Amino acid sequence: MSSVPVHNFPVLKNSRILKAARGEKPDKLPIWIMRQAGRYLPEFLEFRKQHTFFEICQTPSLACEVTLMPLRRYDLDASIIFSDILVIPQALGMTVEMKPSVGPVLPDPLTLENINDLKREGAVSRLKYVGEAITLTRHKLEGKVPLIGFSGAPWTLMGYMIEGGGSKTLSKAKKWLYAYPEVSHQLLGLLTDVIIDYLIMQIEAGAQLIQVFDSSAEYLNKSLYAKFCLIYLKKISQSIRNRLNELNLDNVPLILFAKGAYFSLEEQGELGYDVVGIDWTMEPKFVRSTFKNKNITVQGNLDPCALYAPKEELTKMVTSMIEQFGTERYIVNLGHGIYPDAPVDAVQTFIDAVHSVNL
Ligand SMILES: Cc1c2[nH]c(c1CCC(=O)O)Cc1[nH]c(c(CCC(=O)O)c1C)Cc1[nH]c(c(CCC(=O)O)c1C)Cc1[nH]c(c(C)c1CCC(=O)O)C2
Repeated sequence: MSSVPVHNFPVLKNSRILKAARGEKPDKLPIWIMRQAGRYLPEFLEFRKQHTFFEICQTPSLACEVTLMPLRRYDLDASIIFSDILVIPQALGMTVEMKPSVGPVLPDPLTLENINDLKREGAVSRLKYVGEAITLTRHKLEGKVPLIGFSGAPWTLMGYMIEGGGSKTLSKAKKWLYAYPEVSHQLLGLLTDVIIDYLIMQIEAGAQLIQVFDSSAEYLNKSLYAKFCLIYLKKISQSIRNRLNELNLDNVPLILFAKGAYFSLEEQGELGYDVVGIDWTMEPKFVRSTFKNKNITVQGNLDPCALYAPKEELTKMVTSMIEQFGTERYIVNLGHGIYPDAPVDAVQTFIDAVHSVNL
């Protein structure tokens, strides 16, 4: 293993999210927004006219520029590196296209016949551009806010790889879990190992928090989630802690967002993640009582559609959400990614409502 690089990054000026993740008291509640560097921003849409999606992801200066866009507009408390969860299947040798108004398409999905063609060897070095974008962005942020790195979770990546894109049911990928459990475990194990190396690379490059997106958790149930997801999610957090320790690197807060996995909420608090992301369907009080005495910070969970409400209504909903969650160990966010037609002014209203709460 190569030695850890020394970066001399600018001093961090806003550590609200790091404090909340560690269970310390910040001066204000931290807020960031899932998919904050996305298609609801007019400047992003303008940028996209000149560059393809993966060109932006793969060119550190472009990825850095887009990462900074929401920070120039809003008083957010974190940035998240511009990339996509599907860069992993790409690095494993699969073709991934981003089709306008369709989303991601993998024209040659994974089958029992081609699974051994996945190129595990060198996969993480083919993702070096993400590390370079992270390092550049840490410098360009000038310490304004922390930078979050991320990955898709094994099951969510498996879903896209087998379905060949988004799916309403994930029935092809779920078929594997029931019909070919051994091959499924082999695939999930491979993805887990790549994810661990990839996230360590991001942390070495300068990521200050990590979020694991299990966006397709909602298609499973308690027993499938226990058998095919929880063990791998736990391995990811444990291996990251162990590797950081070996490398003499500071611990980095880990966030798990398992969308729709209400059936395993309690278990999510036992996987070694500091923060559990809560989707918009969950009751704050239920979440808090489930995690009672567990030292878990919660993140969420405003319905992304609440941003369409009139300003006063939105402010009331945000205030009420904060009252219900309480202000301790809390990071404010939406309960899933922001939609492309979200009004840009509503995002400002959301942030103002959060920052106006006295702690
Ligand atoms: C499931 C998933 C994907 N990608 C991601 C997830 C997990 C989060 C979630 O559950 O929403 C994660 C992601 N994708 C993107 C980011 C960037 C950072 C950020 O601002 O949050 C992040 C964190 C950029 C993106 N990823 C994508 C875009 C839009 C593509 C374009 O510009 O044409 C952006 C800005 C494309 C993408 N990528 C993916 C889908 C389903 C789509 C199409 C739908 C959409 O556009 O939101 C896969």
